[in-house]
Amino acid sequence: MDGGGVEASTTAAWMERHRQMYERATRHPFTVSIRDGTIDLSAFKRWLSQDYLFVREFVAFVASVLLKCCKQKDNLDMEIILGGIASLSDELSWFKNEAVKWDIDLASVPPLKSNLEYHRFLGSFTEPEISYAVAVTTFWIIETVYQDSFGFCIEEGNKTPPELRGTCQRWGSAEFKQYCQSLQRIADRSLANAPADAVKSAEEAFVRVLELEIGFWEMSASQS
Ligand SMILES: Cc1ncc(CN)c(N)n1
Repeated sequence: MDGGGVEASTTAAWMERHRQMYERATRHPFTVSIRDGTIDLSAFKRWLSQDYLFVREFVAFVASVLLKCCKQKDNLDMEIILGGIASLSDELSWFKNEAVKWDIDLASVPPLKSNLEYHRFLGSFTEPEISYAVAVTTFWIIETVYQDSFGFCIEEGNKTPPELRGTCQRWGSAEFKQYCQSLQRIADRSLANAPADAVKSAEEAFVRVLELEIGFWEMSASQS
């Protein structure tokens, strides 16, 4: 522990402190409608096309997290973050295959407003002033919102349509959950060694991600 006065699981404490917003991001009517089988397939297709564009920006974001990691004295987390980048390569191929299945021409999809807002947020992490602790915590919560949202769609009692199970499995699998838990441990360790102002910035980024994720689901559901 450093000057930040941070305990072992800062991230868990934030999930509790911002529970309402966390629930709004991870139990949004859009993903709940996947789980209960009432999803509007045109909204699903909108989400798929927009998320492909998001992931392309996300690659650059994760690369900026990796760069900050490599500049740490002990870059213990490098392999996990590098593994994350490698799996984003598979993810982009997965989106392209899904687009063919759903008859979507990805090349003609313009990013919608909430997506562009998220791109701007991700782009700000290339600034060298943003610390590794803030960046890796942001990375963790972005992945966790998807893990929790899609994990719920394949939990017991779901009525998720069979053609959407692959999507839910991609982020809802036990393997992806373990990866998110590794990121959470990294975030907590970094926060425990970070100064108080960085811890404060990381919490602000955590809340901002929840807002942006809610906006992304809303955009997918209604094209706003
Ligand atoms: C909007 C959003 N948030 C998170 C993820 C998970 N990488 C994603 N694919 N898209």
